[in-house]
Amino acid sequence: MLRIAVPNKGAISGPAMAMLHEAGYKQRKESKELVLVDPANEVEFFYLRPRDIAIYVSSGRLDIGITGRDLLLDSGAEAEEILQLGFARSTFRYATKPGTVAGPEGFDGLTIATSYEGIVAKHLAEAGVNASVVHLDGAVETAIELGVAQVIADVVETGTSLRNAGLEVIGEPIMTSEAVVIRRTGAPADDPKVQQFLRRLQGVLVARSYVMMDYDCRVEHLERAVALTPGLESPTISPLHHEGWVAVRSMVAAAEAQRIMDDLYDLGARAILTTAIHACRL
Ligand SMILES: Nc1ncnc2c1ncn2[C@@H]1O[C@H](COP(=O)(O)OP(=O)(O)OP(=O)(O)O)[C@@H](O)[C@H]1O
Ligand SMILES: O=P(O)(O)OC[C@H]1O[C@H](OP(=O)(O)OP(=O)(O)O)[C@H](O)[C@@H]1O
Ligand SMILES: [Mg+2]
Repeated sequence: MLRIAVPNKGAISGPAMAMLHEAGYKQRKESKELVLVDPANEVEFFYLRPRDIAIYVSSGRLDIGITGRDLLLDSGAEAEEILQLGFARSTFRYATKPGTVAGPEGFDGLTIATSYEGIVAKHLAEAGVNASVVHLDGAVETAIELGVAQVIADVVETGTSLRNAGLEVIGEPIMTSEAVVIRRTGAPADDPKVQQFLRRLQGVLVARSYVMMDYDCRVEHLERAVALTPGLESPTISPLHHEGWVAVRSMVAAAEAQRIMDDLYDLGARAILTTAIHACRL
């Protein structure tokens, strides 16, 4: 059985379970379930705190886990990213009250509040800055108002939390993060069970970001039409009963589908259809 760690709460938990469900795995029905066996797929899911997942995976007790890149780095655990999942995207940044300090070069002697001590301590050491770090569990934005720190370092997505606290970002982003699949550093890369799991998740990623496009076009327009819809390998071309016409079938990035349909129409293509892809193996 493949043993997989899944976040039991927080920003990654819901989307991770949705993705696993879409990939055909059983998922827990209620939040008190901490372990769930999916015998048909030969996997066992462990619902753990997102911050602890890299530690379990690095210990070798669990084969793989889903967590945030920032949490992985912060833990310092011997685990590595093997697949990027494209959700829970954020940046990790310093912020302060306007006019306090312009960036890390001015941090000497200041106190920085964060839930990510590992990332911040490493960044300050690399920048050669002598600041103290105070660890808080969350709602870090309030630390400045309450006088616990002059600067915070936290996850920023829309920036709403910072704005609401009257803070502004300073300096360059310390890192960018998203949900990732991790395994123990140096674990065998060719484990067939892990490979199969990754192929399933990759299938979900592709199904979410591509559509299938079908259209009819005149043979003399085919080369120009295919240049617009080259597909992943190459489009399927089928003859139509009506002479001089062909049917074309190709995968297209969902975000570009409408523009491509307009261009195909202008080229003379007709009966242009897109359909969702429910699952795939590339
Ligand atoms: N608003 C957000 N947008 C995108 N990603 C986020 C956001 N908040 C947290 N994350 C990501 O979620 C992970 C943090 O997990 P965590 O469990 O702390 O989430 P959380 O939403 O802060 O939950 P909680 O506050 O209940 O602990 C990190 O990888 C972080 O980058
Ligand atoms: O830029 P934004 O879109 O506002 O998102 C970023 C906020 O989201 C998270 O907070 P969360 O709600 O998880 O609370 P926490 O600080 O207690 O973890 C994070 O810690 C930031 O505070
Ligand atoms: Mg949080």
